[in-house]
Amino acid sequence: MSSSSYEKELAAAKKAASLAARLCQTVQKALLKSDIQSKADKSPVTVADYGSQAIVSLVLKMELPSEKFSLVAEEDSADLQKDESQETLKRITDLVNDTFSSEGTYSISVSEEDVLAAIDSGKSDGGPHGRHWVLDPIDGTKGFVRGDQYAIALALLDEGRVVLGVLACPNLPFTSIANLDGHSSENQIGCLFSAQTGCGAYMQLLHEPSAAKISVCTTENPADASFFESYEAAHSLHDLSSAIAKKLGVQAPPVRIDSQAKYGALARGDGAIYLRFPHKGYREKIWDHAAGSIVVTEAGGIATDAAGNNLDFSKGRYLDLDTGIIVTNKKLMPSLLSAVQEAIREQTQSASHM
Ligand SMILES: Nc1ncnc2c1ncn2[C@@H]1O[C@H](COP(=O)(O)OS(=O)(=O)O)[C@@H](OP(=O)(O)O)[C@H]1O
Ligand SMILES: [Mg+2]
Ligand SMILES: [Mg+2]
Ligand SMILES: [Mg+2]
Repeated sequence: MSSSSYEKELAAAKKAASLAARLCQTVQKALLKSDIQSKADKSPVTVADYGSQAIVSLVLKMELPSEKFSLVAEEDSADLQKDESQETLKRITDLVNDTFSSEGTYSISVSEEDVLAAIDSGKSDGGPHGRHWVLDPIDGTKGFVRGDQYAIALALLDEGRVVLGVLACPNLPFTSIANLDGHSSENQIGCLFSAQTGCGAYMQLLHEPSAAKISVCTTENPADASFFESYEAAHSLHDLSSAIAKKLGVQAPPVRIDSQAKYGALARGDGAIYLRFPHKGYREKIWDHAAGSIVVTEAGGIATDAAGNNLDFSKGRYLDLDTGIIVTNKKLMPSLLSAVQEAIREQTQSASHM
């Protein structure tokens, strides 16, 4: 396979994610309480999650008209079809149309039915055969609602492998967030990360044209490494991460930021480790990791589960993995992996003695 075979798809993905980011930026600026709904599983969803998913789906179809279209995406329109959601659906449709007309590339106007259909074209199950787009229209919805980090995460699977990925992170400072605790006095905010298999990883200012190659931090010394983890304690066991960090000799406190912005920040070397250990029973979805993992691996890093297995995106909408996800550079991975396994063993032993 030629390494440049996804050029057209990557360009389409960057356009789609950037346009979706514009919609999200508009909504975050004027976030109204009524824009946030609870899904059946009690997780939040906003008009921007739906609008972003509709935009990405519409743009990919317009940009790649000759390709068979399959999309595995987080949201569906079931809640929007309810009577009480008429106002919300109208607001989403207006946001989608306003975004298209303000940006100017596409002179189209979509109906409420078009928006519902675009959202529901994300119902594919993915799998090991053919090509499937994988989309998280807003990853880190809780961060988005708080005014913090979030990402529009889009990837392409080909025969079960992630072959390209794009992460739009509208609130991520363009310069390193290391030692800044997530805050920056720098006025350039908003990053677009992109990667194609075999071609490296790149970053550019969101909505600007020129991209530069990025790479992970190559430190071998855990004392110099800092680590990322979920902002939300409900999403990852912070105690386990801190036990692992202590074993490794990591000195710096954890950097907690929302969403796959963690993968982007790691890919450009802001920190060296990302640890993620969901509570028992939680099943990871492919759209929470597909784009982030290729951005990191093309930047020279590795992402595995807690047993050291590569992440397998070919199993459908879920990742089927052992215990958690760990990400770092190639030199640190062996010692990280043993610290992780030792800490997990100790945790299991102490639980069985309780
Ligand atoms: N219980 C539990 N455990 C683990 N992960 C969960 C859990 N619940 C939700 N999620 C998923 O986490 C996604 C948000 O990613 P992060 O955990 O990186 O964000 S955060 O730092 O906690 O805000 C989030 O993605 P979005 O729904 O797209 O925001 C969820 O898919
Ligand atoms: Mg969600
Ligand atoms: Mg997500
Ligand atoms: Mg989401």
